[in-house]
Amino acid sequence: MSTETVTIDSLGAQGDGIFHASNGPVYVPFSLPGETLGIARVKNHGTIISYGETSPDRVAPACRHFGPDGQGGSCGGCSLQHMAKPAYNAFKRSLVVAALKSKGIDVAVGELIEAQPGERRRVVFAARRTEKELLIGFNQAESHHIVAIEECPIASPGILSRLDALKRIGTAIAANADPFRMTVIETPTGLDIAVDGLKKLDDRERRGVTEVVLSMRGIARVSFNGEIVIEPQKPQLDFGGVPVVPPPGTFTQATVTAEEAMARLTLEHVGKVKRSADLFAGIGTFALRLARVGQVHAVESDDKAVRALDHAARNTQGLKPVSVEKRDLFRRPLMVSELKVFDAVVFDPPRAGAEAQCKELARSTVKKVVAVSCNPLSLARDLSILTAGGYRVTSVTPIDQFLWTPHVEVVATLVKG
Ligand SMILES: C[S@@+](CC[C@H](N)C(=O)[O-])C[C@H]1O[C@@H](n2cnc3c(N)ncnc32)[C@H](O)[C@@H]1O
Repeated sequence: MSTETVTIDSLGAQGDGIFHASNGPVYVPFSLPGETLGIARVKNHGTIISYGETSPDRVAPACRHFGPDGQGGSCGGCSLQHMAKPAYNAFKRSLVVAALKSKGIDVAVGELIEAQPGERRRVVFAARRTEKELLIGFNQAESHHIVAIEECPIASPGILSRLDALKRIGTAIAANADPFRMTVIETPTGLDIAVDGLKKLDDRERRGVTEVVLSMRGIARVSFNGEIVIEPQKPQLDFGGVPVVPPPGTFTQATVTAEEAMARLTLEHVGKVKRSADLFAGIGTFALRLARVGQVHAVESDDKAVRALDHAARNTQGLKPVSVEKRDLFRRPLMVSELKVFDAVVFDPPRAGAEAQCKELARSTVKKVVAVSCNPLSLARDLSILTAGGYRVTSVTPIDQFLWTPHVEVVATLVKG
């Protein structure tokens, strides 16, 4: 390890400051362009040890656990709390601009739809039982060390106010000191808590969790490795007035604000159509909203999600017909011949994107396409496939769902003809 004084040149895609040393870039977390800092360097990683000249864009972090000098350890959950909002928004938008540019896609990128503190209704906590207590928090960056949190400005008050309840449930579940995850979704009927990462749940622990949950209010369900342990209330989400019971541990958008922004942009672009397809549909975030307008075919690889979507559609009045299909769209994308019945297609794949599906879409006659993405790089590749097939990108909107992280969601709309 060596110590030195450096001036930060730029920001990397993960939000770390970069200075260019003679032997290549050095990444300095929690630093900003133009800052002169004392760092301790190991290879290409620098840790701030003193602040010289700081940036006018530097602000005090919102949370005591943040930064290289966070009290009680440096929580790896957030990496950008030290950046003033205008610079932070510009940075996130720039990730989308750069990704599109890298694929030669020259379109205007809209302003970032902002995230606010306290909005996260889904939080994935790291947890581990110690002799004294249950640690619950987030892993330190690039480490298995859990920084136990006492506050968390990103989480919804409904989750944060139940930290003690989460600790009691985690304590009842963990028979040993192995680390595990607690994915917590705040739903209108109570918290939905999905535990995974531990091998098994013995009868004793099962009884313990049941007892603990029955002694408290506000917990809808606890599941373990995808199986329900106790469910005093069915957790329930609402997609534009359609109630859906999410299967244990299922994907949901992490904030209502981002979900509603994505849904609004999607519905506005699709407009009044007879038949649309929602690909990588999950539990129906978009499909069930689209079904207020026209018939929808929803395709998704996760069996439990498909069944939850189907159940919600069948039990809601006033929707146009919804058909569902369990299908692996990476291996078996909807083919051109299958796509010809749709006026619009929405796709919202995992980080890898939807390359195979886009190759089919590119050859199709579908008029309107909405691409929803959590990865600007795979989105740029997918859009380049679609534009090569004759589609025109009509809007690109970056959306902040993971406040103070370098993750950014995007909704892109396209037309053909
Ligand atoms: C980013 S989520 C979006 C889900 C949904 N659109 C939403 O907004 O809640 C991606 C979805 O793609 C599904 N998925 C992952 N791989 C898939 C594949 N190969 N074929 C079909 N669906 C897949 C996941 O199960 C997940 O539900």
